[in-house]
Amino acid sequence: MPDGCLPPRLLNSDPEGFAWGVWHDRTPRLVAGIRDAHPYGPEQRDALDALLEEVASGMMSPLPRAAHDHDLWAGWGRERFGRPWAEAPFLWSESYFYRRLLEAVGYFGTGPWRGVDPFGHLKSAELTDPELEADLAAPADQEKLPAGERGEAKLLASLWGNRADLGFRIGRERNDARAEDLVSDDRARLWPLLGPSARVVLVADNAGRELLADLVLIDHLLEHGLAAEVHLHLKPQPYMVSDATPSDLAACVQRLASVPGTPADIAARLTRAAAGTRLRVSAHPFYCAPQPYRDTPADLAAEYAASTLTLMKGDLNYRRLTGDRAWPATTPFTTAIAPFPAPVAALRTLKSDVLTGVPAATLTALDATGPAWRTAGTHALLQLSP
Ligand SMILES: O=P(O)(O)OC[C@@]1(O)O[C@H](CO)[C@@H](O)[C@@H]1O
Repeated sequence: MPDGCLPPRLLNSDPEGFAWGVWHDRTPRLVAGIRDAHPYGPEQRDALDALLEEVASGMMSPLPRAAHDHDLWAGWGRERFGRPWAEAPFLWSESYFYRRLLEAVGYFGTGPWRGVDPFGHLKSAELTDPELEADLAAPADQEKLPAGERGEAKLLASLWGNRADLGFRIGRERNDARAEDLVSDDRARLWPLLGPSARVVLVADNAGRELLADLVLIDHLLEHGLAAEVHLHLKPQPYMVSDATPSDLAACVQRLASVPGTPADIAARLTRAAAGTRLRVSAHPFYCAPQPYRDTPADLAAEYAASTLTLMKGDLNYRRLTGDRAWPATTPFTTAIAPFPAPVAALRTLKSDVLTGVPAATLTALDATGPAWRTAGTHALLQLSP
């Protein structure tokens, strides 16, 4: 679909929109939490305060001249800098906020906070949370299922693992009691794509719980003749609170390895696979860029094109696939996403406004329950294109 025919981008300025709560509620809480959790000096504290103030009521300013990626963002932000945050598209400005947050805490600087993940305390708390024991026990339970059901159980665990998102939990209670509903489900078309020579890309979303379930799924694909190789794509730097970086992958594999039995066996197999060519890990800079997949750089597009299937995890990847635009929710997923060079499946719990590919009858029934189902993470989808 040509650019001019696309529906409007979702903006920060809509008081009814999901973005409104992100900027007015979640972001101040997030920044306060980061401030409280670190012994930062006045420089980092002042910078965090200034960022929050700028976001709340000010004009968007560029990165400092000395930033390694100043020029890159200056190009991307040409139409945005000097204008209010409130007027910006949600997708673009949220990405830039996380880049600015790293700047404020000196993540790329030369001081003591260089390379220190500002969300690290949240991620490590999740890996040591006693509640994680149930997730660590799941792989052994899944192995007890009939052979034909194991893959399905692991795929669903990976999909629902997306609900366990630390950024999403800020300001909310976890609520596991709600019924789990798939509003759009292409699972039956997904499995036939896989086989002993398949090359699968899994574009990860969150560290901790979600990544743990993703790793169990990857191990299953490699061990059961469903993929010859899996390429695991991670974020190159801390992003959107809990998004998985290579350090988070290392921590997750170590956590698996610390539980004797099935989890430790999975960790050992994945470590062996990564030492060879069957599991390849990468972290392309585009994964922290503010653009939709419509603007995928050629090298990454070539990787997708060479794959049998790309599994895109999570809400943010869904927003980037669909351009974070106001699509009527019945728009077919394939129509809404940018032309993708090979089969792609979105595995997402619904945590923001954009939505496509939902049958009209499902929409009517769910809308009658109120608007929360669209953004509360209680519902999910698995959509495959083409
Ligand atoms: O991509 P994820 O982890 O599934 O979800 C990230 C998220 O919860 O955070 C952002 C709002 O701050 C939105 O992209 C989305 O709702």
